[in-house]
Amino acid sequence: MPCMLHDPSQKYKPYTPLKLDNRQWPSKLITKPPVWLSTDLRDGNQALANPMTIEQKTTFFELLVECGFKEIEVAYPAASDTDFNFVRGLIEKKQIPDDVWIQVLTPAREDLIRRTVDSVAGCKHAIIHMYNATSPLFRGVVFKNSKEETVKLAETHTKIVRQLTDECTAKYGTKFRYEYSPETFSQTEPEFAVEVCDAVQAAWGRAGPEHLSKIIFNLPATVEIAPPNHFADQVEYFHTHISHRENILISLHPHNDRGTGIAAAELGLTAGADRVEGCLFGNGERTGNVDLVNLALNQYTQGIHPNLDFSDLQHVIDVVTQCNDLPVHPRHPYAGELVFTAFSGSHQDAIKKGFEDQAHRHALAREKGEKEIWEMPYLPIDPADLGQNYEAVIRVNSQSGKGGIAYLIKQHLHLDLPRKMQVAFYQVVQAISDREAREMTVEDITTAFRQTYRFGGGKYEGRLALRNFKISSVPSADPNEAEDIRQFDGTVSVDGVLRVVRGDGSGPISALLNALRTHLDIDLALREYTEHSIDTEADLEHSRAASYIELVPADDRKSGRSWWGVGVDRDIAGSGLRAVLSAVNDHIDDRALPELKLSVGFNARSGQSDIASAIVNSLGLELPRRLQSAFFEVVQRAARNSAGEISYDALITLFKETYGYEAPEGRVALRSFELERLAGGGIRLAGEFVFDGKERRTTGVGNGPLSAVLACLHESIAGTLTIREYSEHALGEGTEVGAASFVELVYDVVEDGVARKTSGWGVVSDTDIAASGLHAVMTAASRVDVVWKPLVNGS
Ligand SMILES: CC(=O)SCCNC(=O)CCNC(=O)[C@H](O)C(C)(C)COP(=O)(O)OP(=O)(O)OC[C@H]1O[C@@H](n2cnc3c(N)ncnc32)[C@H](O)[C@@H]1OP(=O)(O)O
Ligand SMILES: CC(C)C(=O)C(=O)O
Repeated sequence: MPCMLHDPSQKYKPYTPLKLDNRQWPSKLITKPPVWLSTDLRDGNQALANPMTIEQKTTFFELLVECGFKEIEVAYPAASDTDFNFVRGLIEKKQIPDDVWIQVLTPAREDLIRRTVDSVAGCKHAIIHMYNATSPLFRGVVFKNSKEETVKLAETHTKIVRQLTDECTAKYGTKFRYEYSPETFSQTEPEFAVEVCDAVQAAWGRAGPEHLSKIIFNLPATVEIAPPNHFADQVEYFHTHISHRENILISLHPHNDRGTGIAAAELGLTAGADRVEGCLFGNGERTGNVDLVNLALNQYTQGIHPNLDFSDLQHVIDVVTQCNDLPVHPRHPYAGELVFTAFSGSHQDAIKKGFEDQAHRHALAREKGEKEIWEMPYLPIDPADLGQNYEAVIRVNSQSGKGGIAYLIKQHLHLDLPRKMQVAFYQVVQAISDREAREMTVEDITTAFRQTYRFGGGKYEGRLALRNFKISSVPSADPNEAEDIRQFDGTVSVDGVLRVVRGDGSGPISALLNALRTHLDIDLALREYTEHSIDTEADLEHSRAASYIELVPADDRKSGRSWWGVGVDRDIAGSGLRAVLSAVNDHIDDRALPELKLSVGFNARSGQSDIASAIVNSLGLELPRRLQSAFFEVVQRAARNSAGEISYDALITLFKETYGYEAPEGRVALRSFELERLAGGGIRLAGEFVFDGKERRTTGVGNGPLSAVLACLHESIAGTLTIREYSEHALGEGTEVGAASFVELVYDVVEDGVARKTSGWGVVSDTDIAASGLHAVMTAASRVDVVWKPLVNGS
């Protein structure tokens, strides 16, 4: 079996170094783009197992024009009818834009040159490209020509090209330029390449310094046989030795046999070349021509616009791969599907930090009107410039770290996890990734996040979910405590059952933790809390707050075990409270929680809220705290009269009777009303009232509907009615939504010379929010034993 030689020098000889004194190219930089020529439709096409059809070539040609190529080698017209007809089609169907030069290749053979020139007859602009190999190997083996014969071949056929193109111009007006390639230049003695080209220049006889009159000498590394510095030496030698350099465009045509085609082109440009021929994504003979996308984007990342547009690189890839039937390697520079992807932890971490830092840096630069320079660890180009989005940048497998996962969560859920939470969630993802031994998609990660932290509602909702809450600030009972305490009153769904819970603390979070301890035996303490706003630039008004919370066992605050939670809400307190429940959900897992019990009198706090829980579950009413206390007393009295026990049904009935909820009209009722907004501010209410069964139409004015209705009542009721507390909440959902209103009225009256002060609650629900408030006032007024003014009694 053949194998690699122990001593390859027995078989292969090294390239012969060029002795170039005082070479200049090593200290030169590329400062402008070269003239580009795409040879996809010729050198690329001739290297395909199935050369392109005319349709495919046409599609490819249109793509090249779209990308901005002004010189396109479209065919080797003498090779086949397909190539010849393709060129004719472009010309006859006027598919060539006026500023684009098509180029056609021919060997130095008269019959083939004639066919080639015929192919472009009638075209506006064409470059005839003739070649013959000049290296010793080709002279000796392929052509069996001496040096002189080689020069003669090139010279003679250049004259033929000159003559035929002159005739064509005279006949059809086609403007011609001429390109000559000493094929196998990189294997040719440098002085001989110059000698041949000088002879060709003389034979062509009409090169001038104007760009379009220059003769193009194309220097192919037909086979790349040496490192790129050697090629650069060869180019610099040619550049400094060719006659009439000012009349010449030096073009490069690197192939990639050693994998250094790009380097050869770049060094060749620093060595004096003006033009580069190549193919998109490096198609071409053997290992390919130099990749023009790669070269152009290399320049772009140096701040030089290449004059080629790859803003929608995926479209370019799609067209090229469809025409060539060759894939683009996933690691191909700029174009591969994995080149903007980081799997490994340290890369992801650096990219995440890079994006954060850059956002900050760019904001400052914008303010100062400075350049927003791209400086990103591991990413030499902004994927967005090529029409790629950042979603592909970070992908997660078992090699990934917390940084990348946190980046994806930030990109997709807009959550900027605190470092310790990143570590916690990383362990969750690692466990899944290890278990499943596969790459985790963005969806896998966001789903794992939602499930772990019960984030996002719907199917991700945890066993505990916050339905409603109120935070109030009240003075501390401790006279030495200057700070107010915070009271949490809320409705929490616990395993689907609504529970009214309440707690006190130094802030909303500790008040909720206190409530959970009291009502649900969940004894946790806060260890870490952070928050940030989530605002989309387009919608600053609707920014939301995200809070992150770490909870630990209250009796072991240094515990190694902790639970993280996240909450998002329009309201910052709300986001913190949701974050608490998120962490608590993780903590309780599937542990049983104390059930709702109606143990009236057992514990003042739990008794009140358990009763309130019964009301919210049965009637949907979320009683304000003072009403909870008031009803609790009512229930206690009733329980005393029935051996300390009261059934659930009896409790609901008791509530309805006590507050006239869903009951017929009481002593004071409002049959109908109209509200009118007054020009000078305020509201006028005109209503049909019923007072102890007697109808009466009254009008009253107030700041709002409630004060207006009180003004109406004061027309007929002696003494003063004042509203001590009013609250309301939505009831029901969707189109069925209504309102529940709770009113506590205080009634002061002097009756038979004796002052009396009573208070009463009214609770009403209605589909109309104004009506529910007004009827709640009526219900409350019916419960304070009002005294009518004489007018009413007498009427
Ligand atoms: C490095 C490059 O990519 S060069 C471009 C290569 N592309 C192609 O070859 C694709 C198109 N080629 C073809 O279709 C055919 O080769 C044709 C139509 C051009 C010629 O076909 P044929 O006449 O059958 O010749 P063939 O393909 O065998 O070519 C070999 C002959 O051309 C000669 N020849 C090769 N290159 C050249 C040249 N640049 N100038 C003059 N003669 C040449 C060879 O010396 C040989 O001559 P010989 O028959 O006298 O020994
Ligand atoms: C015809 C020449 C330019 C060529 O394709 C090569 O040398 O690779």
